[in-house]
Amino acid sequence: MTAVVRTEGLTKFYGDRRGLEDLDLEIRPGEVFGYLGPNGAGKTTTIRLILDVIRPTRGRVTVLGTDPRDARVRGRIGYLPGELALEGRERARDYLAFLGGVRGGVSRERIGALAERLEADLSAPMGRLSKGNKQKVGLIQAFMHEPEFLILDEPTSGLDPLVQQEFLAMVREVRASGRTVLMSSHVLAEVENVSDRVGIVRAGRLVTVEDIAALREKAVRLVEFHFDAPVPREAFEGLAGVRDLRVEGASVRCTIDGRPDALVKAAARFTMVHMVCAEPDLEEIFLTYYSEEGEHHAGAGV
Ligand SMILES: Nc1ncnc2c1ncn2[C@@H]1O[C@H](COP(=O)(O)OP(=O)(O)OP(=O)(O)O)[C@@H](O)[C@H]1O
Repeated sequence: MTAVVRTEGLTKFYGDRRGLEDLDLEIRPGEVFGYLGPNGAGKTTTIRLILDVIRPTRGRVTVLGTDPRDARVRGRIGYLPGELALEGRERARDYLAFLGGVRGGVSRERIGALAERLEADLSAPMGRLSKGNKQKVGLIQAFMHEPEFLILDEPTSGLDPLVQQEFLAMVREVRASGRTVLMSSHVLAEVENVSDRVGIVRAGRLVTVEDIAALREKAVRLVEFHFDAPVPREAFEGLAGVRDLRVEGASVRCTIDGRPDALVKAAARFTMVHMVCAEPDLEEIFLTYYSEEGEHHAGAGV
């Protein structure tokens, strides 16, 4: 199966400033790939290289099996830029109808249906639209021609939570139809519910690529048990994956790193009246990767 994106040693320097270095990445057909990193990590640089907006300093990239310099490949991609320049007096509705025409004819009904889902205002002059409405217009133009591959740079910025949910539903529909999505963000929570795999980039380098399930298994969870009578601390000490153990009378609190199996079996020996298990905090994993990478490259000026 041909990769939707394949990069080998992909590198971009802006003068002597590193944008991206030695990126080896494969995005597979039909997946939603979350691309995560803090501001300045190299996400937009990667996307611009994929779209041939900028050219690599060295390395290679192919998109949908083709060199991105081949202009025909662009028509198969839907793209939401991170910074949208929608200005002037033209109404968003007319702008989208024009783009729809250029892209082989997108009906006004389809544009209207997407606008309704996202609660977008298409009647005002574009220069007067709020940030959120501009973002919605950007999303409509990326989705409307049903491209094979969607590249969305920080797609949820400026959207309120309900509209974000609708947007995520649209992304799931794209995946269900066998198409592919690359979605960048600096907030893990934004992509964790919809991504199949996540790549984490920092300071121009890819730190890791993980299945979302593996990432969750690495997640640190806070667990609390309350029993009907005091329990001995020894029963919970030294268990695999258990950290920050606190035993106070009939209550046990700890964090669990990885599988909770040993802890659950230890707890099952007592009579439990209540338990709490917090959702995995993926923000923490994100930070773990950053600090590991920081240590790894300590002294290397990264
Ligand atoms: N046109 C440019 N000229 C010089 N340096 C640039 C240019 N574009 C990006 N950079 C630098 O390259 C690095 C990567 O930037 P990039 O925009 O790719 O990051 P990002 O992960 O998309 O960040 P953000 O989340 O802030 O958009 C940063 O250090 C940035 O300052």
